Amino acid sequence: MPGEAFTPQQHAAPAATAEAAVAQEQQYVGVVYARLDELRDAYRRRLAQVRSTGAVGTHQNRSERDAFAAHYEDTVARLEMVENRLVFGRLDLRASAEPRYVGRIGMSDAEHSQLLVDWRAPSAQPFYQATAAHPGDVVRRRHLMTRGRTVVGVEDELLDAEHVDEVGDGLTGEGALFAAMSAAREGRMSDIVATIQAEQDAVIRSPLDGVLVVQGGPGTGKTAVALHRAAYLLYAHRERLERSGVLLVGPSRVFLRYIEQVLPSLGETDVVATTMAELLPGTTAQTTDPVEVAEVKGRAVMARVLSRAVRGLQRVPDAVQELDVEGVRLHLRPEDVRSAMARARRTGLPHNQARETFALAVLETLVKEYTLARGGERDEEDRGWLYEDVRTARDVRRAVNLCWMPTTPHGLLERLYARPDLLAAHARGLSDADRALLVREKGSPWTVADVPLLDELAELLGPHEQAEAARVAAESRQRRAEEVRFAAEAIEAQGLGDGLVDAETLAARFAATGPRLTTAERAATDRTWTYGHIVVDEAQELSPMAWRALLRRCPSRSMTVVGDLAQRSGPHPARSWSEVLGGAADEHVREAVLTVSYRTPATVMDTATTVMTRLGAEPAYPVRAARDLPDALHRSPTTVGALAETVCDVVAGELAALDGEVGAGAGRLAVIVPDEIRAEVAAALAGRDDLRAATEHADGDPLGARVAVVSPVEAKGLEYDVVALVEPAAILEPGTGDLYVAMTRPTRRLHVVHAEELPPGLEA
Ligand SMILES: Nc1ncnc2c1ncn2[C@@H]1O[C@H](COP(=O)(O)OP(=O)(O)OP(=O)(O)O)[C@@H](O)[C@H]1O
Repeated sequence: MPGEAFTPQQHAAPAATAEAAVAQEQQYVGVVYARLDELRDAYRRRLAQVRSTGAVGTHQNRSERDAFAAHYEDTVARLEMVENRLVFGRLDLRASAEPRYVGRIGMSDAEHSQLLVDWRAPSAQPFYQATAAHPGDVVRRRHLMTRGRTVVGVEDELLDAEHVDEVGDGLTGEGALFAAMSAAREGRMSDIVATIQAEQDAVIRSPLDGVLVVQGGPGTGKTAVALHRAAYLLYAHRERLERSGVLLVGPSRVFLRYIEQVLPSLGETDVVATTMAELLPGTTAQTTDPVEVAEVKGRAVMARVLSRAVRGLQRVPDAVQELDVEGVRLHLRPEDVRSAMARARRTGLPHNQARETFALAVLETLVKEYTLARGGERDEEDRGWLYEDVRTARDVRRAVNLCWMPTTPHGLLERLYARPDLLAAHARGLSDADRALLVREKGSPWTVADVPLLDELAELLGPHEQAEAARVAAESRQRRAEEVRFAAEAIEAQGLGDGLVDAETLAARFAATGPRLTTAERAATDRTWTYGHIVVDEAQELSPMAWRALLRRCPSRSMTVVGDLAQRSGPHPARSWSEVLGGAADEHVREAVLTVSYRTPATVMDTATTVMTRLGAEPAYPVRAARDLPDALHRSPTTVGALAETVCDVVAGELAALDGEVGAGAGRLAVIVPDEIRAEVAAALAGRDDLRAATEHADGDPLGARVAVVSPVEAKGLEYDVVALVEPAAILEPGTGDLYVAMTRPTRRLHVVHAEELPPGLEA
């Protein structure tokens, strides 16, 4: 049975009244769906019409056609995606005879009367926020439960005692919430739009500006809230964010797959989702470093190391250099190099770009000497030849390169790792032992912890082929200006000046030739793209260097950062966000805390908290579980020799139990296992005839199979109906965070299988 109530004044209603209410709501819901169908048809027709004009006409005509086609395609797609639970709430208001219906999107009928309020609109807020103590204008809040287009139930909360007798429905505000919490997991996260709780709503609607850090224990809805906040911000600040884009950073590709349906179900598809491993376009980190190596690479001091290494590419020779130009001996003096260097640095440009200024200044000096040696210049043409002689001379090119070496981020970082002497020269902030951890051969694959370092270097170095980049940029600026002009004319001509689309947005469509590119797609391929908002999930896994890479992408500092310090992997539990993200994290930060776990039964949640406390890692934000379930925690002791077999038996038993609880073949189970025995456990599961079907692909696809075999790190952010936790003492070895994560993944049951002694607090 559910635990504490969230909302006041729940009323049981006679069945007949409830039936009447369902019938009444069915009628309204039918009208809303009919309108949805009408809108879909209308937009499909418009799309067909635009497409039927064919690929004829001027470039401008074609661009306009493509832009309208794109706009209609988006709208059709959006309307398709909101089918499920389109209408889920109703507010009865003191000041109005008409109820207000709340749903996934806003909708009006053909006469422009509002049928449905978008859940993100200010007028929908009371649906999430009103309480009996602070009812505002709300008399009654009704949750509508639907299956497909059919209303299967309603539940009411009365926020005004006067209306008690009028309301015949006896459903509780918790009903929809607990139904969502108890539903069998399907391997993908769903939205929570119908049951967002007040403390979550306050975070979702928090203002756009500044860095909002949202913390809370496992299962408090941090991920759900972060995603709904992204959808809310896109709604409330569409003009600003649609153009600049929203970036969502998650801990892994699997995690991004796990959450990928949430934003589309809220009608938002234009968010760039990435991981730190893929943040830098063109580089994919294929592996991770050992924890102690990643820790050194992530330290803030690495920024200084890299900046010194770049500075080290700018070298003043000790003595005068003699250079041969067409048989003439020229002299490059240290003081000339120094002054050219000062000039180049004054530009403030990145290294590769400032090199042009440096080279020009050196050439100026050398050309003067060369001209004198060649008896002076007679005319402009002469001067040109003399200059070209010097510029193209092999000695001169070599000398300029030696003094100001152009390079790529990858080339420089590879050199630093492969040459301990070079690293030692620049890494004064690191100890000998730290530096030894960084050494590795050239050609080694890039790791996740390398990505922020490469990104930092890309910033310090700038593009290598500077001239080419400048040309492309100038061309694209010019093209863009033309496109915006076309778009403005198109809007005028098509009478679209009703705020549906503006010239910049339309021009963004024009900009895409070939396959059309959305803001998100363009942003994802451009390292220097700056986003209007960044959402970071599982942020406790970031490092100060990773944080710098993210800040660089968001100069407006509009960010939502969600995480739980107690769930951090590795041997160094963090006590504050500035420890994880570096001192810069203190800037513009405001914090919010979520306190209720909607995932894990109280018995399991409380045990996890006890274990952490007994291990000296008491979570800073204790969590109250929303409900408990009977028999939520089991222990199966065994021997080392029989461990894998016991795991198989436990899995078989739990699957049979799940069949009974949520339906044959439904629900998900994870075997969370330490790396050392993973292969053995996976092989044992695969070898059991009775488990074969359920465990196919178990080891490799944590979302696809009914049974998944995962490490605690892989399980981060995910959830399962049942978790078989194998050998917790071994999971504890790298640090407490992974055990805390592993214990808090189940929505129904935690079944511990162990041969070793259990960690304190987990014993029976
Ligand atoms: N208001 C809500 N209504 C229904 N379900 C909810 C609500 N809030 C959270 N949940 C559910 O609770 C579960 C946990 O949510 P979520 O993954 O967002 O938590 P989290 O804080 O990110 O957890 P963790 O830190 O362990 O990764 C999800 O299944 C989510 O759908």
